[in-house]
Amino acid sequence: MDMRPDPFVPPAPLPRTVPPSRLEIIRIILRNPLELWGEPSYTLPWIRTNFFGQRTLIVNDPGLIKHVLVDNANNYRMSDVRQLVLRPILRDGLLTAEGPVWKRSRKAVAPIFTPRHAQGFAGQMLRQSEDYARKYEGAGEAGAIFDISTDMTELTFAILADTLFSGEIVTSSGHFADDVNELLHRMGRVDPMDLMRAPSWVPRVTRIGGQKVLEKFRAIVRNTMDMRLAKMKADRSSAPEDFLTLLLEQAGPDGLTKEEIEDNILTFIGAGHETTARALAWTLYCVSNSPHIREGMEEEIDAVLATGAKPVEWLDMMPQTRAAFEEALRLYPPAPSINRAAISDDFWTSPKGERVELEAGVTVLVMPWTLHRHELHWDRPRAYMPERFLPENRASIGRFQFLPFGAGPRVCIGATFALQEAVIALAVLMHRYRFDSTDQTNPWPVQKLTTQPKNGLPMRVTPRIISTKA
Ligand code: HEM
Repeated sequence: MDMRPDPFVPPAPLPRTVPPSRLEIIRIILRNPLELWGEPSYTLPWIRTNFFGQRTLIVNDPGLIKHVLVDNANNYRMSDVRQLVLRPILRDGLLTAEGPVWKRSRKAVAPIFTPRHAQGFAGQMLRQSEDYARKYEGAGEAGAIFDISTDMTELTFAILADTLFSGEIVTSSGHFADDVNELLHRMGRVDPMDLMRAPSWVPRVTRIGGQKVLEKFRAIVRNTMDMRLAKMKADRSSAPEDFLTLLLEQAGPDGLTKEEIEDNILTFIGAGHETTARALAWTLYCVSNSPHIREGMEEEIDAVLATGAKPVEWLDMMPQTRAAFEEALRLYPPAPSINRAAISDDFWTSPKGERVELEAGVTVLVMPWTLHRHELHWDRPRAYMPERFLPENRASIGRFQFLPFGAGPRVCIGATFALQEAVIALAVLMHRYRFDSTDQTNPWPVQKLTTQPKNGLPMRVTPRIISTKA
């Protein structure tokens, strides 16, 4: 008999049983697109639909996903809605660049994200996590309530700012984190005009004022780049070995232009901290409701830390901690949809011989949100069960049914960085503290730029008494 306690089933919208009207669809998209999807999206391999006059294919079949994202990736470009929102901010950064510019940039940026460099950042990840954890010391023995959602964003931002600029930022306000927040929340929204596919010169009321914030922000980045370039010119060895130095070294005809370096810095800021922060916060929340999992992680973390292993080794040495994070990535993928549009007519044939047409212009929605909760792929899809991701079970998860970082040529370039960062942050935090849900902890997943908890994540943080068995 299985004696394990029932797994925790964290909050999420139930699949819709009745399709919403057009007006309701607009309302839902503005409020929370995660609430849009009906039962077929969680049970069928693909669905053909029409979305505001736009032919759309919702794809949850791993073979068809592989076809679109990998095997015939050249025939698919980024979908319009995402580009309308993000391109004005990130321009030719890696996330929003297309065609030959993307190809050249990806080649230039790839060396910065090799495992060697990501591992080189482990020290900063540890230092920033330890510094941040001090915040909870002040709460005393009885602990106190903190909004873990905001805290994780602050922590991952501190890590990013350290690995990106080593703290050498030129900002007149002295509050770079506030500048970033303002930019992301003012600019990074889908406006009804985007859904109607209005041309880009039609003003978006939800983003008015954003342009000014963006200009201010870009000026900070430019000044920071100039300061570093001057330092590198005076004495290369005096410049820190961070993303900024590594990016500036990619300047040149086969590499990046100065504008593209600026665009990529904005891209790393936009793509590189809130995503990880969300998943960290959801992990702490799910774990706090799964006592046996938390105990297993605490034992694992304490044991590894007791060996004195370097932080760069922790990811491999902490399979339970990694699994807890990956299971949170499954249930609350920070990037809940990866959308493409077909450039020319294409088709795919399933192993059973069904032919799926992918005609030029069709929007293809690959949605980690529905894919990761799909009845065809997962046992108890809505339950938080990190054991799925333990090394001994991992082989049963297909490559194209779990896509928190996407797949194919445009797979997330920061995936290794994010996983290492997450395990180091969780280890530091959970070694010292316990994070508990309270009566006030009622998160509801909402899709904004990332999958974030509406109502925040107020949790009680108390110091742990660590038993020293050794
Ligand atoms: C848990 C954390 C993260 C998640 C869930 C995530 C998710 C994703 C996804 C799904 C994509 C593919 C989008 C598509 O194909 O349309 C992507 C691309 C990208 N990510 Fe991440 N990401 C994370 C962390 C990071 C970090 C830490 C960085 C940088 C420091 C980063 C930088 C990028 C960039 C530059 C791209 C564009 C790659 C390209 O198109 O060539 N991400 N990310």
